[in-house]
Amino acid sequence: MTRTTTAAPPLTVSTRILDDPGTVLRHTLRDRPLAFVRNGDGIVGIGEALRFTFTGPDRMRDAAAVWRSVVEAATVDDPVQLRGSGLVAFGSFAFADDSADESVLIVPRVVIGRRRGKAWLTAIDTTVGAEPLAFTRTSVPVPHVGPHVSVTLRPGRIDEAAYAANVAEAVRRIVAGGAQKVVLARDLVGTLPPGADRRAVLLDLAAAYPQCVTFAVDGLVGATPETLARTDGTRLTARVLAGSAARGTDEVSDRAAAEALAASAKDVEEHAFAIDSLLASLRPLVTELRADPEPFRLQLPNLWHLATDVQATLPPDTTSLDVADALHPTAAVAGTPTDVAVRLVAELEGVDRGRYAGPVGWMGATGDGEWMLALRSARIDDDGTVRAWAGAGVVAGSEPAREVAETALKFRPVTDALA
Ligand SMILES: C=C(O[C@@H]1C=C(C(=O)O)C=C[C@H]1O)C(=O)O
Repeated sequence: MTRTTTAAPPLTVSTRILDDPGTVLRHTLRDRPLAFVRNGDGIVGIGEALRFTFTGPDRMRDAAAVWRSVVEAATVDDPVQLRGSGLVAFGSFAFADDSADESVLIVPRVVIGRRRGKAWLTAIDTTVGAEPLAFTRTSVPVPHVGPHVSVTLRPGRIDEAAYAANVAEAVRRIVAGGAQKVVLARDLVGTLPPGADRRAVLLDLAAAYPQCVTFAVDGLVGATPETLARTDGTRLTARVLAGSAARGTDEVSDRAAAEALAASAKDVEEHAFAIDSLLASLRPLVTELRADPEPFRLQLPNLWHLATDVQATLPPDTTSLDVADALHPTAAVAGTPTDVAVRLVAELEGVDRGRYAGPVGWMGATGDGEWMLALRSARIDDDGTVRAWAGAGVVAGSEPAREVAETALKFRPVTDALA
């Protein structure tokens, strides 16, 4: 049974060591996958024990409060004690405060996880007075996954011409004063063939982008490189990305592309807005805040990005979702200043982004977890409708045609997986 109430029923949670389950992504459900996997390590969910939905400006705060009550009411038997073992929830939150799309927190019935060569299974029981699992070790058969899924994607509500016009208008507004940076996105749409196994899409994403997080939460799937907030006890890490360039076609042009990116005043400015906004949002919350002094060049299969890693110490009892709430939306996905940029995004795009560019991730009973930005992603509805989004930061020096090309590269994880 799936619940949509905000009352927390008592859960009985048991984690046990699992014999090698193979690729964990194979174990989630073909029609309703739940996944958070990087480099083969991570967790997938099977079924839903609890589902909570949220809307509005307090969606993350409300989810964090609900989670605290779920944890308080749960009995957890977790001798495995690895990141992601024990009680976990997957979550995906809308980009905008006024989004019509629901944000979700889902507690699976079963979790299969893998970390550093160890695997586990967690069973989550909603029956009152349930007993923890009586065994200490288990095994599961590796499920068969359907064939590669191919979808023709066509322009959505914002085609290339409309996007170029939006970028040109954003540049005019920026030059006129007000906003300094605005991140504008466009969409592609298509239809999944009937009977398609959504896990095949996830396997393709994970194979092509192993260093990214391949995620699936309530229909939103993707392979994202950007960590909004990862917590481990009181230790917080984040990775800010802003400033992008196409990979070269050979070693020499590739190195030149990376160097040109690092030397590009426009990209360095775009990056500075993103890291400055993150540090400003973090400062009141944390101590021992440290960031790389200069951005480094992050190499992805489709792009170079300027990247900055950030570390800080959190006060006790601050959950990963509390941090995501404090940070979202960063200037990497909205712009600077935040309020002006968010209004401009809504005005110029004129379409609800849904959960694209919002926090997506997981959280455990201690509040530890990892929230990524849902980029390089598509929403696949139950009826098979696919809507992918990709965006790019616009500053005074942006050129519309280049931003169209950059968004095409950012669509690649999804367009290649669905080719
Ligand atoms: C908005 C997206 O990406 C963001 C924008 C970037 C940029 O403008 O250079 C880089 C990384 C992300 O923070 C996206 O992938 O849709």
